[in-house]
Amino acid sequence: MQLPNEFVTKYKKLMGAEAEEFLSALAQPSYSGFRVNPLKNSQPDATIADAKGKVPYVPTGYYGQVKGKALDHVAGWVYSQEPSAMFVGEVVNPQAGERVLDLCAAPGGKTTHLAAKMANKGLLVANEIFPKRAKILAENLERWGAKNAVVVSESPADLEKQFTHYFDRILVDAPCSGEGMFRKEPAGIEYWSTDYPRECANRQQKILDSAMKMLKPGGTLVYSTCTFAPEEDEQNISWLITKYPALKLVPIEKAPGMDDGRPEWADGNEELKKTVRLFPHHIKGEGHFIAKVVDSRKANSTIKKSKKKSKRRKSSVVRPDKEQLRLFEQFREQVFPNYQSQQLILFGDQLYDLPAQMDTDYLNGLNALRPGLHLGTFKKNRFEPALAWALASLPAESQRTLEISRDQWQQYVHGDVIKIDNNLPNGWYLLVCDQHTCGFGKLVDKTVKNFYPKGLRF
Ligand SMILES: C[S@@+](CC[C@H](N)C(=O)[O-])C[C@H]1O[C@@H](n2cnc3c(N)ncnc32)[C@H](O)[C@@H]1O
Repeated sequence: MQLPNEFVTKYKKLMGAEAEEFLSALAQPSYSGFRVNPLKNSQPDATIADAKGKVPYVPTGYYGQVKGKALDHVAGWVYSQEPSAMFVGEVVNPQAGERVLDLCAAPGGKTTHLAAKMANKGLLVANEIFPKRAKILAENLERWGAKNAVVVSESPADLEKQFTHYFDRILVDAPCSGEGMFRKEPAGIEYWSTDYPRECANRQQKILDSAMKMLKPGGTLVYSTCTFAPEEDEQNISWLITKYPALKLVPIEKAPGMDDGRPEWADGNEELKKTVRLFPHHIKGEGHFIAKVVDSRKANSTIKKSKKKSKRRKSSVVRPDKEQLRLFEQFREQVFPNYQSQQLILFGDQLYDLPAQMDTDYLNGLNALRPGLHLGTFKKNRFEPALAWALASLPAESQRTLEISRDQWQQYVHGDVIKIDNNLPNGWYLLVCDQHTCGFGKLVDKTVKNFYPKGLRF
Protein backbone atom coordinates (compact mmCIF):
# COMPACT_ATOMS: atom_id res chain seq x y z
CA MET A 1 0.00 0.00 0.00
CA GLN A 2 1.44 3.32 -1.10
CA LEU A 3 0.31 6.21 1.10
CA PRO A 4 0.25 9.69 -0.50
CA ASN A 5 3.33 11.75 0.40
CA GLU A 6 1.16 14.61 1.69
CA PHE A 7 -0.63 12.18 4.01
CA VAL A 8 2.67 10.91 5.42
CA THR A 9 4.00 14.47 5.89
CA LYS A 10 0.76 15.57 7.58
CA TYR A 11 0.75 12.72 10.10
CA LYS A 12 4.49 12.94 10.79
CA LYS A 13 3.85 16.49 11.89
CA LEU A 14 0.69 15.70 13.86
CA MET A 15 1.88 12.51 15.56
CA GLY A 16 5.45 13.57 16.28
CA ALA A 17 7.29 10.80 18.15
CA GLU A 18 4.42 8.36 17.53
CA ALA A 19 4.40 8.87 13.76
CA GLU A 20 6.65 5.98 12.85
CA GLU A 21 4.66 3.50 14.92
CA PHE A 22 1.39 4.83 13.47
CA LEU A 23 2.57 4.74 9.85
CA SER A 24 4.07 1.29 10.15
CA ALA A 25 0.78 0.01 11.68
CA LEU A 26 -0.89 1.15 8.46
CA ALA A 27 1.39 -1.22 6.56
CA GLN A 28 0.25 -4.24 8.62
CA PRO A 29 -2.69 -6.52 7.68
CA SER A 30 -6.15 -5.30 8.75
CA TYR A 31 -8.30 -6.85 11.50
CA SER A 32 -11.70 -8.42 10.87
CA GLY A 33 -14.40 -9.04 13.40
CA PHE A 34 -18.01 -9.97 13.97
CA ARG A 35 -20.72 -9.44 16.54
CA VAL A 36 -23.10 -12.13 17.72
CA ASN A 37 -26.81 -11.38 17.84
CA PRO A 38 -28.39 -11.36 21.31
CA LEU A 39 -31.86 -11.13 19.74
CA LYS A 40 -31.54 -14.76 18.71
CA ASN A 41 -32.21 -17.76 20.92
CA SER A 42 -28.72 -19.20 21.07
CA GLN A 43 -25.03 -18.55 20.41
CA PRO A 44 -23.49 -19.12 16.95
CA ASP A 45 -21.14 -21.84 18.25
CA ALA A 46 -19.82 -22.81 14.81
CA THR A 47 -18.67 -19.25 14.01
CA ILE A 48 -17.36 -18.59 17.53
CA ALA A 49 -15.30 -21.80 17.31
CA ASP A 50 -13.31 -20.22 14.44
CA ALA A 51 -12.95 -16.81 16.15
CA LYS A 52 -9.54 -15.39 17.04
CA GLY A 53 -10.59 -14.16 20.47
CA LYS A 54 -12.97 -11.66 22.08
CA VAL A 55 -13.01 -7.95 21.41
CA PRO A 56 -12.40 -6.73 24.97
CA TYR A 57 -14.59 -3.63 24.85
CA VAL A 58 -17.69 -5.10 23.16
CA PRO A 59 -19.52 -7.92 25.01
CA THR A 60 -20.87 -9.35 21.73
CA GLY A 61 -17.70 -8.76 19.67
CA TYR A 62 -15.12 -11.24 18.37
CA TYR A 63 -12.07 -11.09 16.13
CA GLY A 64 -12.27 -13.31 13.07
CA GLN A 65 -14.22 -13.81 9.92
CA VAL A 66 -17.75 -14.77 9.09
CA LYS A 67 -18.56 -17.13 6.22
CA GLY A 68 -21.18 -15.32 4.12
CA LYS A 69 -22.99 -18.49 3.10
CA ALA A 70 -22.90 -20.18 6.50
CA LEU A 71 -26.18 -20.76 8.35
CA ASP A 72 -25.04 -18.51 11.24
CA HIS A 73 -24.72 -15.58 8.83
CA VAL A 74 -27.70 -16.26 6.58
CA ALA A 75 -29.99 -16.64 9.61
CA GLY A 76 -28.68 -13.41 11.16
CA TRP A 77 -26.88 -14.86 14.18
CA VAL A 78 -23.71 -12.89 13.36
CA TYR A 79 -22.81 -9.59 11.67
CA SER A 80 -19.40 -8.96 10.20
CA GLN A 81 -17.95 -5.70 11.53
CA GLU A 82 -14.49 -4.19 11.84
CA PRO A 83 -13.52 -4.32 15.56
CA SER A 84 -12.93 -0.61 16.22
CA ALA A 85 -16.29 0.27 14.55
CA MET A 86 -18.00 -1.94 17.14
CA PHE A 87 -17.22 0.50 19.91
CA VAL A 88 -19.62 3.07 18.42
CA GLY A 89 -22.72 1.04 19.34
CA GLU A 90 -21.41 0.66 22.88
CA VAL A 91 -20.99 4.44 23.16
CA VAL A 92 -24.46 5.17 21.73
CA ASN A 93 -25.91 2.63 24.19
CA PRO A 94 -29.58 3.15 23.28
CA GLN A 95 -32.18 2.03 25.78
CA ALA A 96 -35.25 -0.09 25.16
CA GLY A 97 -38.26 2.12 24.50
CA GLU A 98 -36.39 5.17 23.20
CA ARG A 99 -36.77 6.89 19.84
CA VAL A 100 -33.42 6.45 18.11
CA LEU A 101 -32.17 7.69 14.73
CA ASP A 102 -29.21 6.26 12.84
CA LEU A 103 -28.80 9.03 10.27
CA CYS A 104 -26.10 7.56 7.97
CA ALA A 105 -26.88 3.92 8.45
CA ALA A 106 -25.96 1.71 5.47
CA PRO A 107 -24.94 -1.05 5.32
CA GLY A 108 -26.12 -1.39 8.92
CA GLY A 109 -23.17 -2.41 11.10
CA LYS A 110 -24.07 0.09 13.75
CA THR A 111 -27.85 -0.10 13.23
CA THR A 112 -27.88 -3.84 13.92
CA HIS A 113 -25.88 -3.18 17.09
CA LEU A 114 -28.35 -0.49 18.19
CA ALA A 115 -31.31 -2.78 17.42
CA ALA A 116 -29.78 -5.49 19.60
CA LYS A 117 -29.23 -3.08 22.48
CA MET A 118 -32.83 -1.86 22.25
CA ALA A 119 -34.06 -5.47 22.50
CA ASN A 120 -36.64 -4.66 19.82
CA LYS A 121 -38.39 -2.15 22.11
CA GLY A 122 -38.90 1.45 21.05
CA LEU A 123 -38.38 2.98 17.63
CA LEU A 124 -35.23 2.76 15.56
CA VAL A 125 -35.25 4.87 12.39
CA ALA A 126 -32.42 3.86 10.07
CA ASN A 127 -31.76 6.34 7.28
CA GLU A 128 -29.48 6.06 4.28
CA ILE A 129 -29.36 8.77 1.63
CA PHE A 130 -28.64 6.42 -1.31
CA PRO A 131 -31.60 4.14 -2.13
CA LYS A 132 -29.46 1.24 -3.35
CA ARG A 133 -27.49 1.24 -0.11
CA ALA A 134 -30.73 1.64 1.85
CA LYS A 135 -31.96 -1.59 0.27
CA ILE A 136 -28.89 -3.43 1.57
CA LEU A 137 -29.47 -1.85 4.98
CA ALA A 138 -33.06 -3.13 4.97
CA GLU A 139 -31.90 -6.64 4.05
CA ASN A 140 -29.28 -6.67 6.79
CA LEU A 141 -31.83 -5.53 9.37
CA GLU A 142 -34.24 -8.22 8.25
CA ARG A 143 -31.61 -10.90 8.59
CA TRP A 144 -30.74 -9.56 12.04
CA GLY A 145 -34.38 -9.95 13.08
CA ALA A 146 -35.00 -6.31 13.98
CA LYS A 147 -38.68 -5.75 14.71
CA ASN A 148 -38.65 -2.09 15.68
CA ALA A 149 -36.71 -0.63 12.74
CA VAL A 150 -38.09 1.70 10.09
CA VAL A 151 -35.74 2.01 7.11
CA VAL A 152 -35.92 5.24 5.13
CA SER A 153 -33.92 6.84 2.35
CA GLU A 154 -33.79 10.62 2.65
CA SER A 155 -31.19 13.36 2.71
CA PRO A 156 -30.62 14.64 6.26
CA ALA A 157 -32.00 18.02 5.10
CA ASP A 158 -35.31 16.40 4.08
CA LEU A 159 -35.49 14.16 7.12
CA GLU A 160 -35.14 17.14 9.47
CA LYS A 161 -38.39 18.60 8.09
CA GLN A 162 -40.19 15.43 9.07
CA PHE A 163 -38.85 14.72 12.55
CA THR A 164 -38.47 18.06 14.32
CA HIS A 165 -36.85 17.54 17.77
CA TYR A 166 -38.20 14.01 17.80
CA PHE A 167 -35.38 11.67 18.80
CA ASP A 168 -33.95 10.79 22.23
CA ARG A 169 -30.73 9.60 20.65
CA ILE A 170 -29.08 10.14 17.29
CA LEU A 171 -26.05 8.52 15.75
CA VAL A 172 -24.21 10.38 12.98
CA ASP A 173 -21.72 7.84 11.64
CA ALA A 174 -20.59 10.33 9.07
CA PRO A 175 -19.40 9.81 5.49
CA CYS A 176 -15.73 10.69 5.86
CA SER A 177 -12.35 10.59 4.16
CA GLY A 178 -12.00 7.01 5.45
CA GLU A 179 -8.31 7.12 6.35
CA GLY A 180 -8.95 4.36 8.89
CA MET A 181 -10.06 2.09 6.05
CA PHE A 182 -6.91 2.51 3.95
CA ARG A 183 -5.34 -0.81 4.88
CA LYS A 184 -8.62 -2.70 4.55
CA GLU A 185 -9.73 -1.05 1.31
CA PRO A 186 -6.64 0.51 -0.31
CA ALA A 187 -8.78 1.70 -3.25
CA GLY A 188 -9.99 4.48 -0.92
CA ILE A 189 -6.53 6.05 -1.06
CA GLU A 190 -7.25 7.20 -4.61
CA TYR A 191 -9.96 9.60 -3.38
CA TRP A 192 -7.64 11.19 -0.85
CA SER A 193 -6.12 14.62 -1.41
CA THR A 194 -4.94 17.28 1.03
CA ASP A 195 -8.27 19.10 0.54
CA TYR A 196 -10.48 16.04 0.92
CA PRO A 197 -10.77 16.05 4.76
CA ARG A 198 -11.89 19.70 4.67
CA GLU A 199 -14.50 18.92 2.00
CA CYS A 200 -15.77 16.01 4.09
CA ALA A 201 -15.82 18.20 7.22
CA ASN A 202 -18.06 20.75 5.47
CA ARG A 203 -20.50 18.02 4.48
CA GLN A 204 -20.39 16.56 8.00
CA GLN A 205 -21.29 19.95 9.48
CA LYS A 206 -24.40 20.11 7.31
CA ILE A 207 -25.37 16.62 8.45
CA LEU A 208 -24.78 17.61 12.09
CA ASP A 209 -26.96 20.73 11.66
CA SER A 210 -29.77 18.49 10.44
CA ALA A 211 -29.20 16.06 13.31
CA MET A 212 -29.50 18.95 15.77
CA LYS A 213 -32.92 19.84 14.33
CA MET A 214 -34.07 16.30 15.03
CA LEU A 215 -32.64 15.92 18.54
CA LYS A 216 -35.01 16.39 21.48
CA PRO A 217 -33.96 18.78 24.24
CA GLY A 218 -32.08 16.60 26.71
CA GLY A 219 -31.23 14.13 23.93
CA THR A 220 -27.90 12.46 23.17
CA LEU A 221 -25.94 12.73 19.94
CA VAL A 222 -23.03 10.48 19.01
CA TYR A 223 -20.74 11.44 16.15
CA SER A 224 -18.25 9.01 14.68
CA THR A 225 -15.87 8.72 11.74
CA CYS A 226 -13.41 6.14 10.52
CA THR A 227 -10.81 8.75 9.70
CA PHE A 228 -7.82 10.20 11.55
CA ALA A 229 -8.22 13.69 10.04
CA PRO A 230 -8.56 16.33 12.82
CA GLU A 231 -10.67 18.51 10.48
CA GLU A 232 -13.38 15.84 10.55
CA ASP A 233 -12.89 14.82 14.17
CA GLU A 234 -11.86 17.18 17.01
CA GLN A 235 -12.25 20.30 14.84
CA ASN A 236 -15.81 19.38 13.89
CA ILE A 237 -16.75 18.66 17.51
CA SER A 238 -15.23 21.96 18.54
CA TRP A 239 -17.34 23.63 15.82
CA LEU A 240 -20.47 21.76 17.01
CA ILE A 241 -20.24 22.65 20.71
CA THR A 242 -19.43 26.26 19.88
CA LYS A 243 -22.41 26.59 17.55
CA TYR A 244 -24.78 24.80 19.95
CA PRO A 245 -23.78 25.88 23.46
CA ALA A 246 -26.45 23.69 25.08
CA LEU A 247 -24.43 20.67 23.99
CA LYS A 248 -22.03 19.24 26.56
CA LEU A 249 -19.42 16.60 25.86
CA VAL A 250 -19.93 13.38 27.79
CA PRO A 251 -16.72 11.59 28.79
CA ILE A 252 -16.41 8.27 26.97
CA GLU A 253 -15.06 5.53 29.20
CA LYS A 254 -11.96 4.24 27.47
CA ALA A 255 -10.78 0.64 27.34
CA PRO A 256 -7.03 -0.08 27.48
CA GLY A 257 -5.37 1.07 24.25
CA MET A 258 -7.94 3.76 23.49
CA ASP A 259 -6.73 7.37 23.38
CA ASP A 260 -8.26 10.65 24.46
CA GLY A 261 -9.21 13.05 21.68
CA ARG A 262 -6.50 15.60 20.94
CA PRO A 263 -7.46 19.18 21.94
CA GLU A 264 -4.21 20.45 20.37
CA TRP A 265 -5.46 19.25 16.96
CA ALA A 266 -8.42 21.65 17.27
CA ASP A 267 -8.81 24.85 19.31
CA GLY A 268 -7.11 23.53 22.44
CA ASN A 269 -10.38 23.04 24.36
CA GLU A 270 -9.48 20.44 27.01
CA GLU A 271 -13.08 19.17 26.92
CA LEU A 272 -12.16 17.44 23.65
CA LYS A 273 -10.22 14.89 25.69
CA LYS A 274 -13.62 13.40 26.50
CA THR A 275 -13.85 12.13 22.91
CA VAL A 276 -12.07 8.91 21.97
CA ARG A 277 -9.61 7.89 19.32
CA LEU A 278 -8.95 4.31 18.35
CA PHE A 279 -5.58 4.17 16.62
CA PRO A 280 -4.33 1.08 14.76
CA HIS A 281 -0.96 1.22 16.56
CA HIS A 282 -2.68 1.04 19.97
CA ILE A 283 -5.66 -1.30 19.50
CA LYS A 284 -6.42 -4.33 17.31
CA GLY A 285 -8.58 -2.51 14.77
CA GLU A 286 -8.59 -0.07 11.89
CA GLY A 287 -9.26 3.22 13.64
CA HIS A 288 -12.19 5.38 14.69
CA PHE A 289 -13.05 8.69 16.29
CA ILE A 290 -16.14 8.99 18.53
CA ALA A 291 -17.68 11.91 20.39
CA LYS A 292 -20.76 11.89 22.59
CA VAL A 293 -22.68 15.05 23.44
CA VAL A 294 -25.82 15.60 25.44
CA ASP A 295 -28.23 18.50 25.05
CA SER A 296 -28.20 20.03 28.52
CA ARG A 297 -31.64 21.62 28.21
CA LYS A 298 -34.47 20.06 30.21
CA ALA A 299 -36.31 17.38 28.27
CA ASN A 300 -39.55 19.41 28.30
CA SER A 301 -38.09 22.78 27.27
CA THR A 302 -39.81 24.46 24.34
CA ILE A 303 -37.93 24.95 21.12
CA LYS A 304 -38.42 27.68 18.57
CA LYS A 305 -40.27 26.20 15.61
CA SER A 306 -38.27 25.95 12.39
CA LYS A 307 -39.36 28.31 9.62
CA LYS A 308 -38.99 25.49 7.13
CA LYS A 309 -42.31 23.96 6.23
CA SER A 310 -42.85 20.42 7.42
CA LYS A 311 -43.28 17.92 4.62
CA ARG A 312 -45.65 16.02 6.84
CA ARG A 313 -49.35 15.88 6.06
CA LYS A 314 -52.13 14.04 7.79
CA SER A 315 -51.77 10.31 7.51
CA SER A 316 -53.02 8.64 4.39
CA VAL A 317 -51.60 5.32 5.44
CA VAL A 318 -53.71 2.39 4.33
CA ARG A 319 -54.83 -0.24 6.82
CA PRO A 320 -55.68 -3.80 5.82
CA ASP A 321 -59.37 -4.36 5.07
CA LYS A 322 -61.63 -6.91 6.77
CA GLU A 323 -60.84 -9.74 4.39
CA GLN A 324 -57.09 -9.10 4.58
CA LEU A 325 -57.27 -9.05 8.36
CA ARG A 326 -59.11 -12.35 8.30
CA LEU A 327 -56.42 -13.94 6.12
CA PHE A 328 -53.65 -12.53 8.31
CA GLU A 329 -55.35 -13.67 11.54
CA GLN A 330 -55.83 -17.14 10.13
CA PHE A 331 -52.08 -17.43 9.59
CA ARG A 332 -51.15 -15.77 12.88
CA GLU A 333 -53.42 -17.99 14.96
CA GLN A 334 -52.01 -21.09 13.35
CA VAL A 335 -48.29 -20.22 13.41
CA PHE A 336 -47.73 -17.40 15.97
CA PRO A 337 -50.76 -17.41 18.30
CA ASN A 338 -49.05 -15.04 20.76
CA TYR A 339 -47.84 -12.48 18.23
CA GLN A 340 -49.14 -9.05 19.17
CA SER A 341 -49.06 -6.60 16.33
CA GLN A 342 -48.45 -2.89 16.96
CA GLN A 343 -49.86 -1.03 13.93
CA LEU A 344 -50.75 -3.09 10.88
CA ILE A 345 -50.30 -1.01 7.73
CA LEU A 346 -50.31 -1.74 4.02
CA PHE A 347 -47.81 -0.62 1.41
CA GLY A 348 -49.43 -1.85 -1.79
CA ASP A 349 -50.11 -5.52 -1.10
CA GLN A 350 -47.33 -5.74 1.54
CA LEU A 351 -48.29 -5.93 5.20
CA TYR A 352 -46.01 -4.26 7.78
CA ASP A 353 -46.10 -3.89 11.53
CA LEU A 354 -45.14 -0.29 12.31
CA PRO A 355 -43.65 0.28 15.79
CA ALA A 356 -46.28 1.76 18.13
CA GLN A 357 -44.08 4.80 18.92
CA MET A 358 -44.29 6.08 15.39
CA ASP A 359 -47.43 7.94 14.46
CA THR A 360 -48.49 6.97 10.93
CA ASP A 361 -48.46 10.71 9.99
CA TYR A 362 -44.69 10.51 10.01
CA LEU A 363 -44.70 8.12 7.07
CA ASN A 364 -46.29 10.67 4.76
CA GLY A 365 -43.90 12.16 2.25
CA LEU A 366 -41.17 9.83 3.50
CA ASN A 367 -39.36 7.36 1.28
CA ALA A 368 -39.76 4.36 3.57
CA LEU A 369 -38.30 1.10 2.31
CA ARG A 370 -39.34 -0.83 5.36
CA PRO A 371 -41.98 0.79 7.57
CA GLY A 372 -41.49 -1.66 10.43
CA LEU A 373 -41.44 -5.45 10.37
CA HIS A 374 -42.44 -6.95 7.03
CA LEU A 375 -45.09 -9.53 7.89
CA GLY A 376 -46.12 -10.71 4.45
CA THR A 377 -47.91 -10.20 1.16
CA PHE A 378 -51.55 -10.47 0.23
CA LYS A 379 -52.03 -12.45 -2.92
CA LYS A 380 -55.32 -13.54 -4.47
CA ASN A 381 -57.35 -14.82 -1.49
CA ARG A 382 -54.28 -15.71 0.56
CA PHE A 383 -51.62 -14.35 2.84
CA GLU A 384 -48.00 -15.29 2.22
CA PRO A 385 -45.71 -14.66 5.24
CA ALA A 386 -42.43 -12.78 4.69
CA LEU A 387 -38.96 -14.12 5.40
CA ALA A 388 -38.39 -11.09 7.67
CA TRP A 389 -41.06 -12.32 10.07
CA ALA A 390 -39.47 -15.77 10.28
CA LEU A 391 -36.04 -14.26 10.98
CA ALA A 392 -37.47 -11.94 13.64
CA SER A 393 -39.06 -14.81 15.54
CA LEU A 394 -37.78 -17.51 17.83
CA PRO A 395 -38.66 -21.21 17.51
CA ALA A 396 -40.45 -21.14 20.89
CA GLU A 397 -42.80 -18.40 19.67
CA SER A 398 -44.34 -20.65 17.05
CA GLN A 399 -46.66 -23.61 17.47
CA ARG A 400 -45.96 -24.72 13.91
CA THR A 401 -42.25 -25.41 13.57
CA LEU A 402 -40.69 -27.88 11.19
CA GLU A 403 -37.16 -29.06 11.93
CA ILE A 404 -34.99 -29.37 8.85
CA SER A 405 -31.49 -30.83 8.55
CA ARG A 406 -28.43 -28.91 7.31
CA ASP A 407 -28.78 -30.67 3.94
CA GLN A 408 -32.44 -29.68 3.74
CA TRP A 409 -31.50 -26.10 4.65
CA GLN A 410 -29.06 -26.11 1.69
CA GLN A 411 -31.91 -27.25 -0.55
CA TYR A 412 -34.14 -24.53 0.90
CA VAL A 413 -31.73 -21.63 0.32
CA HIS A 414 -31.14 -23.02 -3.15
CA GLY A 415 -34.88 -22.70 -3.84
CA ASP A 416 -35.71 -26.41 -4.02
CA VAL A 417 -38.70 -28.14 -2.48
CA ILE A 418 -37.98 -30.30 0.57
CA LYS A 419 -39.41 -33.80 0.92
CA ILE A 420 -40.28 -34.85 4.46
CA ASP A 421 -41.27 -38.16 5.91
CA ASN A 422 -43.83 -37.59 8.67
CA ASN A 423 -47.55 -37.12 9.09
CA LEU A 424 -47.73 -33.46 9.94
CA PRO A 425 -50.89 -31.71 8.73
CA ASN A 426 -50.64 -29.58 5.61
CA GLY A 427 -50.16 -25.82 6.01
CA TRP A 428 -47.60 -23.17 6.88
CA TYR A 429 -44.56 -23.95 9.07
CA LEU A 430 -41.72 -21.96 10.53
CA LEU A 431 -38.60 -23.77 9.33
CA VAL A 432 -35.92 -24.35 11.98
CA CYS A 433 -32.43 -25.72 11.35
CA ASP A 434 -30.17 -26.35 14.38
CA GLN A 435 -32.23 -23.82 16.38
CA HIS A 436 -31.96 -21.15 13.65
CA THR A 437 -35.30 -19.89 12.36
CA CYS A 438 -34.64 -19.65 8.66
CA GLY A 439 -37.87 -19.08 6.74
CA PHE A 440 -41.38 -20.35 6.09
CA GLY A 441 -42.44 -23.37 4.11
CA LYS A 442 -45.84 -24.57 3.08
CA LEU A 443 -46.34 -28.28 3.59
CA VAL A 444 -48.48 -29.97 0.97
CA ASP A 445 -48.62 -33.77 1.17
CA LYS A 446 -45.08 -34.33 2.53
CA THR A 447 -43.54 -31.72 0.25
CA VAL A 448 -42.43 -28.37 1.67
CA LYS A 449 -42.99 -25.68 -0.95
CA ASN A 450 -40.22 -23.15 -1.06
CA PHE A 451 -40.88 -19.45 -0.36
CA TYR A 452 -37.27 -18.34 0.07
CA PRO A 453 -37.00 -15.06 -1.92
CA LYS A 454 -35.59 -15.65 -5.40
CA GLY A 455 -33.07 -12.80 -5.09
CA LEU A 456 -31.46 -14.40 -2.02
CA ARG A 457 -31.10 -17.96 -3.27
CA PHE A 458 -27.66 -19.49 -3.61
C1 LIG B 1 -19.55 5.62 7.35
S1 LIG B 1 -20.82 5.19 6.31
C2 LIG B 1 -21.99 4.50 7.40
C3 LIG B 1 -21.66 3.12 7.89
C4 LIG B 1 -22.77 2.52 8.72
N1 LIG B 1 -23.12 3.39 9.82
C5 LIG B 1 -22.41 1.17 9.26
O1 LIG B 1 -21.96 1.04 10.39
O2 LIG B 1 -22.60 0.18 8.54
C6 LIG B 1 -21.56 6.71 5.92
C7 LIG B 1 -22.85 6.63 5.14
O3 LIG B 1 -23.27 7.98 4.85
C8 LIG B 1 -23.85 8.01 3.56
N2 LIG B 1 -23.76 9.39 3.01
C9 LIG B 1 -23.01 9.83 2.00
N3 LIG B 1 -23.24 11.14 1.78
C10 LIG B 1 -24.15 11.52 2.67
C11 LIG B 1 -24.80 12.77 2.94
N4 LIG B 1 -24.53 13.86 2.26
N5 LIG B 1 -25.70 12.78 3.93
C12 LIG B 1 -25.96 11.68 4.65
N6 LIG B 1 -25.38 10.48 4.45
C13 LIG B 1 -24.49 10.42 3.47
C14 LIG B 1 -23.05 7.00 2.77
O4 LIG B 1 -23.80 6.54 1.67
C15 LIG B 1 -22.75 5.91 3.81
O5 LIG B 1 -23.68 4.88 3.73
